[in-house]
Amino acid sequence: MKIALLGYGRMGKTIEQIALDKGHEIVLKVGKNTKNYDITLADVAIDFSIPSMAFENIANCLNNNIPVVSGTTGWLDKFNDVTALCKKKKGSFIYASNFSIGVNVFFKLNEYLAKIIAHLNNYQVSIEEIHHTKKLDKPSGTAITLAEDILKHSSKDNWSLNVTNNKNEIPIASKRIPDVPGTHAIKYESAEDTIEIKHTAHNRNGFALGAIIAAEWLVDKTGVFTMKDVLDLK
Ligand SMILES: NC(=O)C1=CN([C@@H]2O[C@H](COP(=O)(O)OP(=O)(O)OC[C@H]3O[C@@H](n4cnc5c(N)ncnc54)[C@H](O)[C@@H]3O)[C@@H](O)[C@H]2O)C=CC1
Ligand SMILES: O=C(O)C1=N[C@H](C(=O)O)C[C@H](O)C1
Repeated sequence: MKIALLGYGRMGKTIEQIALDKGHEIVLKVGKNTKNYDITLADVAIDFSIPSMAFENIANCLNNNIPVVSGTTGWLDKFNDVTALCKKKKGSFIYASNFSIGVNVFFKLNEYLAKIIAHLNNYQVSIEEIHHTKKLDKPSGTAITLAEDILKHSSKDNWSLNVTNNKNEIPIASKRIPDVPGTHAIKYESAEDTIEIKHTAHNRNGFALGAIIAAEWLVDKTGVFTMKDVLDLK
């Protein structure tokens, strides 16, 4: 496949390495100083850029009928606009807050645990995410997905960043520590015990490999998809 990389930072570079190893070609590397590029050179685009540019990058692909995979977090206020544009253009789009296969298994585990705990009222749930200090958004997109999946099965009505006195909210603690690729933990605490599940990324290869697998899957599809569709984890 001919791949356009929209964003050539930590993730863009990791994706390039794995894509080349898998026999793909990188035809475009778009960074903040790239002007007037021709996205139609690519079979598929992979966007790991910055929250403020993700919508523009994705819309450019859809307007030019190029399938697009986006892993950029922190832009989801525009998700419905992307969905509408994708439908209008009969395009192909996939977004995941986390493309790693391990995290997608962890998402299933989180939902399963939330379903079980929903019937018990003595546990207090909380989420913790830890990332490197260069991360622009908080909480992480993955922590938001985890919270939203818990909310589907809970009597709580929202999540909140950091400590909350509101018992109807799931608190998410965001920690920033140099060089941490991404750690997420969900804790259920009662007076008697604690149940905790945790995913720790050792490096960025899992995110990058998942995004390439998603791109390979997406090229001959039409519609808006998630990583659950790719991995058949529904
Ligand atoms: N969904 C997932 O599995 C994962 C998502 N991410 C997300 O991916 C994004 C990128 O992460 P990193 O690579 O670590 O960040 P980074 O800061 O290393 O790279 C972002 C790159 O985007 C470039 N950029 C700025 N304006 C641009 C524009 N208009 N078009 C294209 N590129 C532009 C920057 O120059 C920079 O090189 C973040 O939002 C992060 O949260 C990161 C890892 C996994
Ligand atoms: O910025 C990162 O690095 C990561 N961002 C994603 C997120 O916000 O969830 C995924 C991963 O944890 C790494």
